[in-house]
Amino acid sequence: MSLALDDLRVRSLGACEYDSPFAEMLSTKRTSPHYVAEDDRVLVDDTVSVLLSHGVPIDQVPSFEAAGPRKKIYFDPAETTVGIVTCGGLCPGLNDVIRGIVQELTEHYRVKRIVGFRNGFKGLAKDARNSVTDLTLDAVRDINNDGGTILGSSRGAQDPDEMVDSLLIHEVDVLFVIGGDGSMRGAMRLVERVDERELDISVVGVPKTIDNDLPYTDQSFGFQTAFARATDFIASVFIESQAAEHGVGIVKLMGRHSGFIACYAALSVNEANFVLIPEVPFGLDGDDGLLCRVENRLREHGQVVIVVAEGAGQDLLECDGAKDASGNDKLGDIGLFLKDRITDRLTEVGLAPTVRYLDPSYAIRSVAANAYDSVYCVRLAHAAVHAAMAGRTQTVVVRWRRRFVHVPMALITGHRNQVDPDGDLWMSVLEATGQPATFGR
Ligand SMILES: Nc1ncnc2c1ncn2[C@@H]1O[C@H](COP(=O)(O)OP(=O)(O)OP(=O)(O)O)[C@@H](O)[C@H]1O
Ligand SMILES: O=P(O)(O)OC[C@H]1O[C@](O)(CO)[C@@H](O)[C@@H]1O
Ligand SMILES: [Mg+2]
Repeated sequence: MSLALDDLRVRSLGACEYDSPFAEMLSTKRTSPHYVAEDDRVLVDDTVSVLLSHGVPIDQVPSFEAAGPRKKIYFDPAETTVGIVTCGGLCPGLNDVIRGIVQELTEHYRVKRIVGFRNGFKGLAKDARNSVTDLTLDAVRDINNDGGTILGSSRGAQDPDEMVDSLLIHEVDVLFVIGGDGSMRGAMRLVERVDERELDISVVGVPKTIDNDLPYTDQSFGFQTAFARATDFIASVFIESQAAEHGVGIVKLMGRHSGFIACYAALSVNEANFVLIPEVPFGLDGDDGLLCRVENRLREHGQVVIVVAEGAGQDLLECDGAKDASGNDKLGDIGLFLKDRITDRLTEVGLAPTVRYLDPSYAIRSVAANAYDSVYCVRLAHAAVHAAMAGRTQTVVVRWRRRFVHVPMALITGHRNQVDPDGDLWMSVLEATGQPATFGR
């Protein structure tokens, strides 16, 4: 996708006139290899030929605004009320982000009040006007030790006007939306209404996705925890299949449209023979189809391990077009389908398989963040707070090539991050599994 510098400009509510609590600390800071000053920018691309292809001076190639504290801020902290909402599916680290935001706003900016809206955007609907909770330091003290979100979450559409009314009733000046692509679309609808009503409310997003399917972010928070947890299940079916005469282990992992968890977890264990992801179609039948390849592998090695992302092979299943409350496609169960088809095939050819099938999806996304993700979450939380207090709106904070930056909200929903079948990650998977680039197609 080709971007121009102007596509990457983030919106501000207005001039920053209040001293930031970080003003003194920032007074001598300049850009260094370890710090990007607030008036510097971070390049989108990092490859020489791509940078040259823009054909413009370096300060005009696409770049992001650096995240971080500003010397001057837009909101007067003493008069500022902040809201937080978590939406969509669970993801490790949600509580860390909530806690990080509350700590930063309380201990440094000393804002007037922080409220949490319960159960996602539902908590901003008209009939949920009492479902706010005060987020104090006490309220968030140990929440990072638990998975899930203390605020609850939900799917399903809400009326954006009602949501803006709720912000006004609770006198919210800044709203943090922690959620995935759908949540960011919801947040943009909210911003439209805020603009139409000429309100002075900042809406800042912290992108969340267990599937790692949001663009302009190195890896989304919670992703590392998720694939690390997934490795336990792959290791289990590996051991089970090893102990059986004709052992087949199958693990289905989350990944609606993007197979990152499957790829990373499989590479981590490095014992999978087939990794099946939505980005790479495969066929079952024929001499080079999956069934024949599984049979051959079993005959040669006595054991097969398959890691399948939930969105893989959907074209092989009958789909009734059902949607969830947010309008996302309800997927067919590729894991159970493969388990049945592989069992039938191997039984037919007399191999009497022992098939172990695990679907640990919710067991993976509901855990607390690991130490790496906790660090990542707290740093995203800090970046989000600094962005909002400086008046940024319709903006999300992400880490891109190790730098924390601001991205216009529309860009994060513009396309999906997916495993590139021509890229080096998939190449590593092919190297590790020994599976062919395509089969049965
Ligand atoms: N196009 C849209 N316009 C307005 N609101 C939306 C839109 N898509 C989703 N939303 C709202 O955003 C919230 C979360 O959306 P969704 O359930 O799709 O999860 P998500 O944020 O994409 O997270 P994930 O995919 O990681 O579970 C829901 O309340 C949903 O109604
Ligand atoms: O069952 P739920 O809660 O709708 O969520 C399932 C989906 O949410 C995700 O975790 C995030 O989009 C997907 O991987 C999965 O398909
Ligand atoms: Mg989504």
